[in-house]
Amino acid sequence: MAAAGDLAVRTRGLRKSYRSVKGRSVGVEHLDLDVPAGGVHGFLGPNGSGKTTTIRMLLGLVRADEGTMHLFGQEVPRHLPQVVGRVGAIVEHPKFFPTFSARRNLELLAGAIGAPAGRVDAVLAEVGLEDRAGDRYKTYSLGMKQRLAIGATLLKDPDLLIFDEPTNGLDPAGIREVRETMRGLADRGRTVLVSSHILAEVQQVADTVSIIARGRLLASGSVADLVGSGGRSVRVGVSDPGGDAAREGGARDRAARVLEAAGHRVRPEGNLLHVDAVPDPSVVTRILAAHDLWVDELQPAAVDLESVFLELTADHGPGGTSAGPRTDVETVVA
Ligand SMILES: Nc1ncnc2c1ncn2[C@@H]1O[C@H](COP(=O)(O)OP(=O)(O)OP(=O)(O)O)[C@@H](O)[C@H]1O
Repeated sequence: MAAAGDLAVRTRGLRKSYRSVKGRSVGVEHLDLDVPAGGVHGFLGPNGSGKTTTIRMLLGLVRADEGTMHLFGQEVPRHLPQVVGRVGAIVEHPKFFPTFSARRNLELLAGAIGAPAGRVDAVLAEVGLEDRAGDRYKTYSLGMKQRLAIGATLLKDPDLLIFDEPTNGLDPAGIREVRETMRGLADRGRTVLVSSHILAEVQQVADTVSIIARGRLLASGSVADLVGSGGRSVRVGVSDPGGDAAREGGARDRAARVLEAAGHRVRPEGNLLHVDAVPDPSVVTRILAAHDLWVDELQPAAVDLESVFLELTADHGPGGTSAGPRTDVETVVA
């Protein structure tokens, strides 16, 4: 287990509940989070799982009910003033002047927060906006606007960046721009903590992840180790022996029911079925053949974080109602 000082973020027993009409609702429940210094750490979970609440507690915007939090070994919120200069964050949409250029917006912001004016050009370069820095903000694409928002967090040259769902509302090109920007920040030695409810998207950029549901940690570790723990997956196409094209969808749905009844976890992917944690692909073909369903396509599928998440929450219903940490995968943050 890493010491608090080796980690950018460490929480222990973090708990926050909110008053609701039904009494109290859980925001975060005894959360132990370890974010190694350096690299991109994905903080993943479905909507309402407690990601924003956790981030707001780390930044001193919401008070925790219980537990401890450290940023670079400094206990927060008690020592937040000592460490806040090392942290940049986007928690809400930042406001920029629409008719001012990106450079002018950053210059104004640098002045307002006491960052050196000389940082502006370095920041524009770091988020890849140097060629468009003179253009008005309102002419920017959503991806560029979000890169400028990331740039604003870099003015004080922080070591840790915290981004809450930074790709929300972006098109695929914008998502890629933000992903590449985050990767670049980490490759230059910063720590990026990024929350998302889209596991597959963060899988492409994260070095390590923590997966939560209903405020509880389900798994944490390197992406490679977590997806490696999930067994093999396959994609199968099925047809009816009669070859009636109009019934193909029916054949797929029937195959899904048959495989689920045999204890497999299955989800549709286009015309195919994604079958998780298969010991041997022939198992799938045998089960289907025994029910007069013919496999006409069988592809190996990479196990992804979504499969891992579904496996972790499989016994607990959507959102993992009562899921606790799984010790066999919760291994890896060194
Ligand atoms: N200010 C609040 N008052 C009452 N309940 C809240 C408040 N903020 C969050 N919650 C509740 O706490 C739980 C966790 O919410 P939170 O926003 O932290 O989750 P999230 O993982 O960030 O979700 P999303 O991806 O939708 O933002 C949810 O059940 C939510 O309804």
